[in-house]
Amino acid sequence: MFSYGTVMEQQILQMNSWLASPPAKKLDILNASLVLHYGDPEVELAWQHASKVIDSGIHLLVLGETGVGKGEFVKALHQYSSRRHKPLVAVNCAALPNDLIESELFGYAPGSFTGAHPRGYSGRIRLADKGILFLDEIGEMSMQAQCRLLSVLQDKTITPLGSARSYKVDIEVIAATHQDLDWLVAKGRFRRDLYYRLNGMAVELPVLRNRKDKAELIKSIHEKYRNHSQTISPDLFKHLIRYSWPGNLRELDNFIRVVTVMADGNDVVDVTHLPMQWKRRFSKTNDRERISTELKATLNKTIEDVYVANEGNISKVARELGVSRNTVYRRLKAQKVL
Ligand SMILES: Nc1ncnc2c1ncn2[C@@H]1O[C@H](COP(=O)(O)OP(=O)(O)OP(=O)(O)O)[C@@H](O)[C@H]1O
Repeated sequence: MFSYGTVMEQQILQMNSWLASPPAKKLDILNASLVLHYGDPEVELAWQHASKVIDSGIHLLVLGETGVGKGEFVKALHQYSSRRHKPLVAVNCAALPNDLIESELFGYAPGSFTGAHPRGYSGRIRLADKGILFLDEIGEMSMQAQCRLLSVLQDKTITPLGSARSYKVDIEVIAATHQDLDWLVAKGRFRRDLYYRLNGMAVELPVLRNRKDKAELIKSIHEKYRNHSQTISPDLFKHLIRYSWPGNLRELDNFIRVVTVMADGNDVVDVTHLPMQWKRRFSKTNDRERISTELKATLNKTIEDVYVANEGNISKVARELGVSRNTVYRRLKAQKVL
């Protein structure tokens, strides 16, 4: 059983602390994209596209796995936009229970339901008036709330629950999700009309393991947490570059914060400072890499042997091994057999 006041207060506290925390690096309005990346081409492209449409009234959709930095990206966009002196109001649709999301977003009149605040509540959309409304985890929004949101976006007016009054609102909307909205639409779990309206333009942020600026990100996050000129040992650095970071930047940030505390007072953080769980994770990555290298070497050797046995007939090799001719050709070429 939810207590409306408690959940709402928690949400607002969370939102305030999220908004108060500075973006990843000090923001220079002209070079806002520099807070987000250190030369990664995919983030740069996403920034170029998003910063072009931010003041145009076109709704922006920010896609990407959890923890890739969608929230930080939106903060930087807000700072870059003409609305930077007006509020950026974030709503995490996944964190709000379905029965509260409508009152939280659209507000309510005094006494409109049991447990409501006696003075009513203006709702996050009106709090975002003249500014930017950031709808995080939009894929989690209930169908009913989606329906009301669509009408707000179309009419630019809002009617709080239980109220006969409507209010005009002027908001830019940025939505974000780690889910596949096309799939949700196909399954009937997300309204097609709302999807098209929110998806004026979509940008996608890459997962950390594919980022070209991983080394610079590691260094800059470490600089944020270290309290003297501490460095990261080359051995540990190698593990950090190789690890797949399924939790993306959030996981990397947490990891560096923990390991910096563990190595407090040392000039160099190295693998000896790692908590046990991290030693295990890094050693699993090493095992996987070793097995994958061994498998590739065995496959190459087998293809070469069968190629010789079949007197250079690639089609026969492919048939015998059950792989495509292309694979045989590519592997032989890579080994300079061809
Ligand atoms: N550009 C960046 N440089 C350094 N750290 C970053 C950057 N972007 C994000 N982070 C770190 O990653 C954490 C998660 O970022 P953020 O909340 O923006 O991700 P998200 O993609 O919105 O996650 P979710 O999908 O779970 O909401 C941040 O709190 C911050 O510590």
